[in-house]
Amino acid sequence: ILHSSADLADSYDFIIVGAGPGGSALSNRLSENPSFSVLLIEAGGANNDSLTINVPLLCTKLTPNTQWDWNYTTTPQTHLNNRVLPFPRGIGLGGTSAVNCLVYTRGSKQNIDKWAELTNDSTWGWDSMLPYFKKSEKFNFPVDKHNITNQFNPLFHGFDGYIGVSVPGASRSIDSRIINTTQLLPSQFPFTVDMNTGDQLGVGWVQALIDQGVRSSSVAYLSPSVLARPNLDVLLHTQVSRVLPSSSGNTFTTVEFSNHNNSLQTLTASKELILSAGSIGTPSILLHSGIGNATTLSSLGIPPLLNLPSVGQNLTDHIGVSTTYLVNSTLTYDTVLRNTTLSTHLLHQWLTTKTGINVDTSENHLAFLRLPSNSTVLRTFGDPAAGNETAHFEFLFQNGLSQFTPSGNYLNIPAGNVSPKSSGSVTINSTNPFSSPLINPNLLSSPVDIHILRHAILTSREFINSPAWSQYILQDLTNASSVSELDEFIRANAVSFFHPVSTASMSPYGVTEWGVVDPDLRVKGAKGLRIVDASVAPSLPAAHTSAAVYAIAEHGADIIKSAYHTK
Ligand SMILES: Cc1cc2nc3c(=O)[nH]c(=O)nc-3n(C[C@H](O)[C@H](O)[C@H](O)COP(=O)(O)OP(=O)(O)OC[C@H]3O[C@@H](n4cnc5c(N)ncnc54)[C@H](O)[C@@H]3O)c2cc1C
Repeated sequence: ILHSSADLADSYDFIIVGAGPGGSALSNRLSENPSFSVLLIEAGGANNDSLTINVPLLCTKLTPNTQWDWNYTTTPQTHLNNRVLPFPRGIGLGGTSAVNCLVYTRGSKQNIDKWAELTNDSTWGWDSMLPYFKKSEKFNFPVDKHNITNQFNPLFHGFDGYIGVSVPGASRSIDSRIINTTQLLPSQFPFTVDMNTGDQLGVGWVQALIDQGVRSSSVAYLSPSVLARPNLDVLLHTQVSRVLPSSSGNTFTTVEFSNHNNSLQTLTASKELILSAGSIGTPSILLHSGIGNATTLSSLGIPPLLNLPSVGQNLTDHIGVSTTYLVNSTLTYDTVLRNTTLSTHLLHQWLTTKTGINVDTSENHLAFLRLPSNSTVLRTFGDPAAGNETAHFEFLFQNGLSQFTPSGNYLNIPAGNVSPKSSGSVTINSTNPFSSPLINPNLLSSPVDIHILRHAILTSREFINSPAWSQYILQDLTNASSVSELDEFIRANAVSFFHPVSTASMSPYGVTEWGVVDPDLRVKGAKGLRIVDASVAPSLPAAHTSAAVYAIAEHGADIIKSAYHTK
């Protein structure tokens, strides 16, 4: 790990920008080949030994507006009462995987097959990607050592990859009510053993990015033994401003950066430059470099070098809103947050034995569900999901709120629209590469999306109206029942679910009308420049996105290795 650019080697074969899931996994896999030299550049620091990062249950304290966050906000969201929303992105080793909420979901088979369809390349489809999902994964058994026979399907998991994935290691008092609901209402809320088999629908145990009770971020790919490789350097505190063309024109292997906010320097990769700065960082770097919509760039005063109008466009993100219920129990996280002695004890338990409630993320169960097939919403608007086995919405079942409240105990059910039709953009309005981009996910801009969220809220009420919850729910705190009240509740409270993708999307070879990279992840019209991160996903899976980014990076590493006839 290098802190100063003065310690850099004279040259590297590959320079990778950004140490999130895309960049960390790729740096590891490329440096497996001792004949390749690799430099990974990261804007932030090492994030070492931070309790808030490492303790899974503290994930909600990591953003927004912290030292671990780029602290972006959206532009005013027209369809959300013009609210400006936080739009967290992680900075430092691990990128956003160091600050996310750890849920491990791959989406449906149909979601990933859609990538093959959109790229016209079967290697991006489910059958070919499943081995990459598994290759990245190190499934581990929960710390409380309970029997998990009916909680995951081992056939669909990897056990010797890097990223820790596990099922909950501590029980919660609502667990049995959730499972009971699936037994009482099996046709509406079927239990599913494993949501990561390609068949995602149902209610089941959460799988989370946790290794023996500790957060597993993409830093798992940069373990001490990997960092000890002589052919891998990681330069921290270094923000990339632009990629620069060679004098001959369309070869972009030179990176321009500032180390510790010092004056700009450049370094040229002898083979390739790879952007892994994420769905916001990557298009920002490209736009500032003159790669994007030539007309818009010219009007800003940035000389256009490569006309790729899709750069920064198609930003697709999930939107969600929570419904909260006052409950007749003290066995929720609210009680812990109100009791300093108890919280200190539980943190001490985590520190000393890696057991107790802190070993898990915010929920033990989640659900992926669809609108009924005869729904008028689907008839009116068409089906925005990737297919008939792909969820429209998801629920996370949280046993309490994650922030302190002076009284009461709660059940909180964030509901997300996971197959949104809306999309927006990331653009720039300054020639200063260090200025914040304009992030406009344009949430709810497509009318079908609010119908899905409204249906999700009503469905969550049906869930807790099951006899499994009798005597438990005291009050629904969402004071909205008519369509207009529900819509107003959504517009006033919904937020991004933090899963932006597709801002530098893949499109088929030879297609110039849309897309930024080809199915080999090479920037169209450029030489020596690839992108490996969430921005290249051609569409948004009905899933929390990091699992897909690890799989993209694993596949990308094989593509790059084979381009140099090596493994
Ligand atoms: C609050 C929150 C909760 C989430 N919850 C989940 C979840 O539960 N499960 C899940 O799977 N996903 C979740 N996600 C999403 C997930 O973390 C991302 O999809 C994933 O991390 C994207 O990986 P990436 O490599 O594309 O980008 P990132 O992880 O964002 O990594 C990009 C890296 O590039 C660096 N970088 C950017 N610009 C520059 C530059 N100019 N110079 C140098 N370095 C730069 C950044 O600092 C960062 O380290 C969540 C996200 C957020 C914000």
